[in-house]
Amino acid sequence: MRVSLIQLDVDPAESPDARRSRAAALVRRQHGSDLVVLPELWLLGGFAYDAWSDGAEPLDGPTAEAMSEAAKDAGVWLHAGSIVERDPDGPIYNTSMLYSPTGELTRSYRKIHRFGFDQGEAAVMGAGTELVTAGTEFGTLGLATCYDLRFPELFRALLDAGTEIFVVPAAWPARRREHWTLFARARAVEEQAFVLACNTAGTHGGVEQGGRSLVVDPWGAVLAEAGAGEEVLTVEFDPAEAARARQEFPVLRDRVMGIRAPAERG
Ligand SMILES: NC(=O)CCC(=O)C(=O)O
Repeated sequence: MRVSLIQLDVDPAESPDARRSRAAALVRRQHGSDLVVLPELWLLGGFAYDAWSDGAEPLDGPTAEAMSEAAKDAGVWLHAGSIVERDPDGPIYNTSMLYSPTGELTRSYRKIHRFGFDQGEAAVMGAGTELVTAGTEFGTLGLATCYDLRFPELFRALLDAGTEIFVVPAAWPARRREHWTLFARARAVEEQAFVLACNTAGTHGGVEQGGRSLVVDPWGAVLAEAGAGEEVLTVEFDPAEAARARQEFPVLRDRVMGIRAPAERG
């Protein structure tokens, strides 16, 4: 399986329309890959809260349309990162979208854990409530977004739903870059799964982004890692390695369910 992570530079000097066209052109250039991944909120910026309300779009808006066309033209599965989704009956959401090689929107995932500790995303966006996996010819993909990486219980639930390859778009800041790499590797080792973690480059909303997108195998080995700037990271791996790792080192069989705190002594 050949995957390409597009670590896009999100620069406020570039208009969203220009960035949308540039991202679509970059996706088209990945013809020959099986799966292409874009980062979180690459159109408006993961920390550009002020732009979100006006720039929000529905799941059949201009970004969705451009991504569907690009996936079809390139003939690839496309995880198009996330957009600020406008739900006509509700709040805005941080929603990622997965397109098939025929350009069909097969899955969308509303980010469950919102970042900001009651501010920023956590204050202005609604929280997703549903786990999302997608069956492909390469195995089952499990979708998570950025801050979700800090919550192992989400990844365990996605594992239980069949995930072999986690796809994690992000807008992860440079100042916590060590956490990014650590969590991507930890989730891969814990769940004995591949992790495809695609970050942004550049500075948006005044927050310098960490780049360093990475692909990790089920043993925790980093197969490829980007630098800090815009870059397309392409790597090939055998997705059957997740099943092999689970068989060879069957730690998941030793899970003990329902562990509880001891009852209080009277
Ligand atoms: N966009 C995000 O979810 C940022 C997460 C982050 O900065 C962190 O977890 O640290």
